[in-house]
Amino acid sequence: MAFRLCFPKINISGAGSLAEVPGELAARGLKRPVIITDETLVKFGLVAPLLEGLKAKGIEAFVYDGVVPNPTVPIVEAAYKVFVDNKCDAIIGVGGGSPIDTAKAVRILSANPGPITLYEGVGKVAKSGAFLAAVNTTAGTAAEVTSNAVITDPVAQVKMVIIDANIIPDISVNDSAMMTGIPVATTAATGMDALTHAIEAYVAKGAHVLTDYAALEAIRLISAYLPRAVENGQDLEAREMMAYGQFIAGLAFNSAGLGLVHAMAHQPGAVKDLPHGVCNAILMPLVEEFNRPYAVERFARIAEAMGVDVKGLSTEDASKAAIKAIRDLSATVGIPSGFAELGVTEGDFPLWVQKAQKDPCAPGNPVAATDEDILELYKKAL
Ligand SMILES: NC(=O)c1ccc[n+]([C@@H]2O[C@H](COP(=O)([O-])OP(=O)(O)OC[C@H]3O[C@@H](n4cnc5c(N)ncnc54)[C@H](O)[C@@H]3O)[C@@H](O)[C@H]2O)c1
Ligand SMILES: CCCCCCO
Ligand SMILES: [Fe+2]
Ligand SMILES: [Zn+2]
Repeated sequence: MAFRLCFPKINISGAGSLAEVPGELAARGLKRPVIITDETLVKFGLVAPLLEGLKAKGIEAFVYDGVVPNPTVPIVEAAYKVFVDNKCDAIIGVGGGSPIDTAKAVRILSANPGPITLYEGVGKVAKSGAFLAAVNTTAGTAAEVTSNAVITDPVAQVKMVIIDANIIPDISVNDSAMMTGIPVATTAATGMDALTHAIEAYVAKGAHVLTDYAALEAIRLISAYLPRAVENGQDLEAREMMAYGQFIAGLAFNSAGLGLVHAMAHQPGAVKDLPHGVCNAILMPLVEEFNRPYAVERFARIAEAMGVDVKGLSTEDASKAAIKAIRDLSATVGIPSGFAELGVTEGDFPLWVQKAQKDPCAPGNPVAATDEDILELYKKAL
């Protein structure tokens, strides 16, 4: 069966990469970009250098900084209004997955009729739309390289997943110097999201030799450097390696797909507005223990990539050591151990089970889960 490996044409990374963006727009004759970001990024002074660089090239930029975590349909509409009202000709997303997904959604609307809810699901975006540069500042969702955008529909109370190669950014930027100020809890949550992407991609039904190497290397980098980045946010090497780890995890999952961790994690993200990476991290050890018997050899390799000494261990024991390594890493970086302390109750679960079964990430799981399986997993995650 044919395998599609999709990612941006140009990917710029390394400390100071942000300075490359104005030249990329000038080279294309683009004059009026909208910058889609959030107030924290502006407050941290992370957008100002971009504005100065664009101005020096005679480019007038317009800023929408109203994005919040788990962005919603109304936020997409407000950002799109800035694009239209100012006759913009390009889009620059600056931030984590939330501003970048909002920027992708605005790009969809720049060339396809609204509302954005029309594009939930796979392959519904006919035209790619305005030029999009994605400047990523967390490590991370890898939204800067993927075909996906996750937008919450507050009416249906679901995180819509839009999947289409037409929304892959034209340029991705990973400037680790922009990441030193990420708060500890966000560093931990986004790092565990990246680990989830790598592990889910490595055991997914869609796993492929063209993505396995990326998934394993991402697991190795994130396992080695996330504790350092959480310990000391100013550790530039750790920030840089985390940026690379999350990036290559994105290359893997964008083509290999994800699984039940994401399908289940999207529900508390949508309904309780919980951080995406926290939801993934709480569910990951439980779901991967559910998956482990169906991918024993792969979990043994995951254990090795996470730094477990598997010498002398049977493949079965090494695979079990992977689950323990995931749990230990989550605890080390301070992720809450369960949903109960985050305001989730058993009453939430029946609806979440139904929505998780319909989530586009679910079919990628190495083994199909029944409604009862999912309910049990949610209960264990309390
Ligand atoms: N498109 C995809 O492929 C994909 C994949 C996974 C998750 N997502 C989505 O991405 C969203 C989560 O994105 P995220 O985890 O990157 O977090 P985020 O973009 O929601 O940001 C979280 C918080 O960190 C702050 N922040 C971000 N960068 C910072 C920096 N450099 N310094 C200081 N503060 C900073 C933000 O202001 C915000 O308050 C969710 O909606 C999730 O569903 C998308
Ligand atoms: C199958 C890709 C879906 C990506 C959503 C990540 O939260
Ligand atoms: Fe996700
Ligand atoms: Zn994710």
